[in-house]
Amino acid sequence: MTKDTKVQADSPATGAVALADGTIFLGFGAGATGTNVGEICFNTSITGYEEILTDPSYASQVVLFTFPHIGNVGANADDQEESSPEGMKAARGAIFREPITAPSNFRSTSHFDAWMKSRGIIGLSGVDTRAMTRLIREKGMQKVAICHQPEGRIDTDALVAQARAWKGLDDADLAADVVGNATFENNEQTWKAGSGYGALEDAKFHVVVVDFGVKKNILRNLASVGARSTVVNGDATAAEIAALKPDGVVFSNGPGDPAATILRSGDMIRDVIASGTPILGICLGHQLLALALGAKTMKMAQGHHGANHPVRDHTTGKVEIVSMNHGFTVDPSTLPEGVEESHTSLFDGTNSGLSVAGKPIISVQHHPEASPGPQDSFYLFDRFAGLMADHRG
Ligand SMILES: NC(=O)CC[C@H](N)C(=O)O
Repeated sequence: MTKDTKVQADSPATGAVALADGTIFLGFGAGATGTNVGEICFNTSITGYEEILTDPSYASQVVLFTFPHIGNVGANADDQEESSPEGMKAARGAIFREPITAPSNFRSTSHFDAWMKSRGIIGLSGVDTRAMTRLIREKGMQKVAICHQPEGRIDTDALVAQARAWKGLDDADLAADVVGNATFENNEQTWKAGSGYGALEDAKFHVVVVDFGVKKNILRNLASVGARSTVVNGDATAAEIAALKPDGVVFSNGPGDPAATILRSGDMIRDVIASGTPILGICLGHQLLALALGAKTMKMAQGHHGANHPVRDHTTGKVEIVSMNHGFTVDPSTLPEGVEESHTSLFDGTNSGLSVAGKPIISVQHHPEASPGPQDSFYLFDRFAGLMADHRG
C-alpha cells in the first residue's frame, strides 16, 4: 500500500506507522497487536533480522528493514541476543516491504510472526520502504507511532499525536531498563557449524563485563579468546568490580543517549580507567568511555544501522566491513590530549574507535561481535586478550 493521509472507511489496512512530521504509511499489521511509540531507523542488513530485533540497544526504536524479504529463516532461541529477560524490552516495532515469508530453515523453531507476537513487537508490511528510507535520509530519525489493528478504522490523527507526544531518545538513560540486577557468568563460545556453541574449559582470563544491555555474542567472543566473563549491572561500583579481580573490564553496548547514562556511570568508569585494568568499550560502552575521558557525544541525523559499513583501523591501515547500530556518535574534535581516534567510518568520516596513549584501553563504535554481520572485527577480541596478557606480564 502507498503513502496516504486519509484512511478510507473500506481500507484493507490493518496497520500503520505515523511519523512525527505527519506522514502516514498504511499497510498490513503483523506480530503483536496494539500501538507502540519509538524512534524509527532504517537497517540495511540483508540477514540477521532476529539478532537485530533482540539487540537491547534497539530499546525504544522501530526498525525499518530495507531488505524486502523478512522471515525466511523463521526464529529460534539461539539467535536471541539479549542476555537477560529485561533485555526483551528491545525493539518496539519492525517494518518490511513484503508480507512475512514462511520459514524454511533447519534451525527454525517458530514462525517469525508468532515470535514477534510473543515478544510484543508490532510488525507492519506492505509499505513503500524505499520511500520511507528516503524520508529518514532527508529528515533524520523521527519519533513514530506504529499500530497493528486487525479490526475497525485506524485513527491516523491519534497516531500522529502519539508520535509527537512521545519524549524521544534524547537524554534518555534506557540502559537501566534492559539490564537485570543479578550477576551472571559466561563460558559459552561462538557458534560453529557442526559443533554449535563450544564451552570454554581452561579460561586464561577473567573479564568483568559491565552490562548496559550486553549482546550475547560479545560474551561468546570473549570466551572464544579464552576469557570467561562475570556480567555485572551498570550500577556496579569500581570497588565491586575490583573485588572480582578481573584481568580486564568490558563496557557493553546498550540503548539510549550516552550523555544521560554517563550521569550515573561516570564515576565508576573514571575509577576503572584510573585502576589501570585493560578496558574494551563497545558501542554505548565506547561512547561512555569517551565521555568519561572528557570528550563529547552528539546525536546523528540518520545514524548507522547495517552490516556493510567500511571502517579503517588506523593501527594496521586495514579496512574492515563491520556491523553498526548507533544513533549517537563521539565528536572527534573533542577528544582530549592523549586520546586518539583508532578507527574511522569510511562512509561519513565519523569516529569509530579510540585508544588512550600509554594505557591498555581500546574501544570501538561498531560491533566486533557481529550478530548479525561480517566477522572482520573479531580480531579486536584478540587485541584485547593481548592487552590483558601484557598487563599481567
Ligand atoms: N549499539 C549501541 O550500543 C548503541 C549506542 C547508543 N544507544 C546509540 O544509539 O548510539
